[in-house]
Amino acid sequence: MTSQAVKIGICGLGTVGSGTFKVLRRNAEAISARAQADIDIALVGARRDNPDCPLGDTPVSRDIFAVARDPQVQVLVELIGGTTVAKELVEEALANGKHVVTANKALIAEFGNELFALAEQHGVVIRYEAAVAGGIPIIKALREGLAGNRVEWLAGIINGTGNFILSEMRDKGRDFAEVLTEAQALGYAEADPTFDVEGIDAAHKLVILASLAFGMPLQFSSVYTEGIARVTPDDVEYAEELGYRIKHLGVAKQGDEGVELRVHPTLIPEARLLANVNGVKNAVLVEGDAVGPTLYYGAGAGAEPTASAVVADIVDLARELSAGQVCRVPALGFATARLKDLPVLPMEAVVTPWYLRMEAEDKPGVLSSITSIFSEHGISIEALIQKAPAAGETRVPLIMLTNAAAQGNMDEAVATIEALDSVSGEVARIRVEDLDG
Ligand SMILES: NC(=O)C1=CN([C@@H]2O[C@H](COP(=O)(O)OP(=O)(O)OC[C@H]3O[C@@H](n4cnc5c(N)ncnc54)[C@H](O)[C@@H]3O)[C@@H](O)[C@H]2O)C=CC1
Ligand SMILES: N[C@@H](CC=O)C(=O)O
Ligand code: NA
Repeated sequence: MTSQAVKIGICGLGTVGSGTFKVLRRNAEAISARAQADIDIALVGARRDNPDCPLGDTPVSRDIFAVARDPQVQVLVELIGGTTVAKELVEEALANGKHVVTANKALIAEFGNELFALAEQHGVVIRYEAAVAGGIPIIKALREGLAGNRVEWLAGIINGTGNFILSEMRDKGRDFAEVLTEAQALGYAEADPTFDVEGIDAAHKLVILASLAFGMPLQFSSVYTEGIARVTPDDVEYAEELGYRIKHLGVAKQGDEGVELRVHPTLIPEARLLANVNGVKNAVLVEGDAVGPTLYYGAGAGAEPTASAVVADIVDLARELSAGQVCRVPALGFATARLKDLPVLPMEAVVTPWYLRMEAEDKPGVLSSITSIFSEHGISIEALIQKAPAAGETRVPLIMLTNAAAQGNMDEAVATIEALDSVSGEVARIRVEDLDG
């Protein structure tokens, strides 16, 4: 026992809330030794009991706002998710002088600027380590560990559900929908799993990382967002034949013309570390001018990995509260007044190599008409696979890897190719990145 106790209130007793409760209880001794204070769960706000998480004699309210109003609660831990009630809850807690710990990336990405300002106004802080890459301490790494660097770029697999789905499709040939159902049962997916599948969750996380890395206010609406729903088992297989793996990647890069902010499926050479991050694991590669490349790896979702990050924030706050020094570290790592509104590069100007897949007539002259359209646009073909036609079929899949081309240029070339009678349907496109860790 230590002489002081920091009183917290937990709102939400679902996957992360129950994980947080269990980790705080199980590791109480080490946690209080690290925090230099006991962590006293003064109140839990939960609509209903969670049979997997008996609370013993911990006080419970069915009204989560009771936690924000409880005068003894110093830190409110928001684990309900969403951006409506959660926003009201956090605002009320801040207005009542409580510090906030949250795992809610949607809330931080979309409303972080105003919530951080509100927190500053009330002399309290919001901590959100669990909001990006689950248990990986990537927020702390960017905000504190890499504070001496100009961060040039970062790229990461930052959605556990999506990576779990792509890994199971590739390794076991499993069906997309079936793996998604399993990810939901395991507690990895968002309440609305389209956030995972359509890339919105990764976009929430990427914008947070970019702000921490480059010192810019959060700009969620500027992130180019493409999910994994259109990646087919054929793409996974063809990528493999070409020596690549398909991963859902978030990329943020600082360039002279602006910042790239994009999440999309990506072909990565199979020898790269990021290509070998599988299942629910996440990994973020950060390139700093002083440190060079650094890589952060671990579980990106799930009850206790996420609780690990929530508890780390609670410990940080408890240390500061017991030392009487809260607000030491700015919410986005840079003094708020010195955040810069950096321009975001339009996607048409973003340059990457491309993987392309199309269905074309299997007859002389078709391939050369396609390649000449590319060459008219200054795009060269680096690798090509032409599959044999299926029995009775006259069309064959053509798979290509191109050199680096701006998206705008590729859009024009692809539109011309799609207009050819000898090509049916849309040309599937996936960007390629060769990031060196
Ligand atoms: N599950 C995971 O692996 C991770 C989740 N997160 C984030 O953590 C937060 C919580 O996620 P989960 O625990 O997975 O969700 P969950 O759905 O398992 O738990 C949320 C809990 O909050 C309660 N709740 C929701 N709205 C409420 C309201 N208006 N009033 C009272 N209670 C309410 C629900 O009944 C549920 O018990 C979300 O912001 C999520 O994005 C972050 C990292 C990883
Ligand atoms: N749904 C998210 C949960 C963690 O942030 C994911 O799958 O990564
Ligand atoms: Na984290």
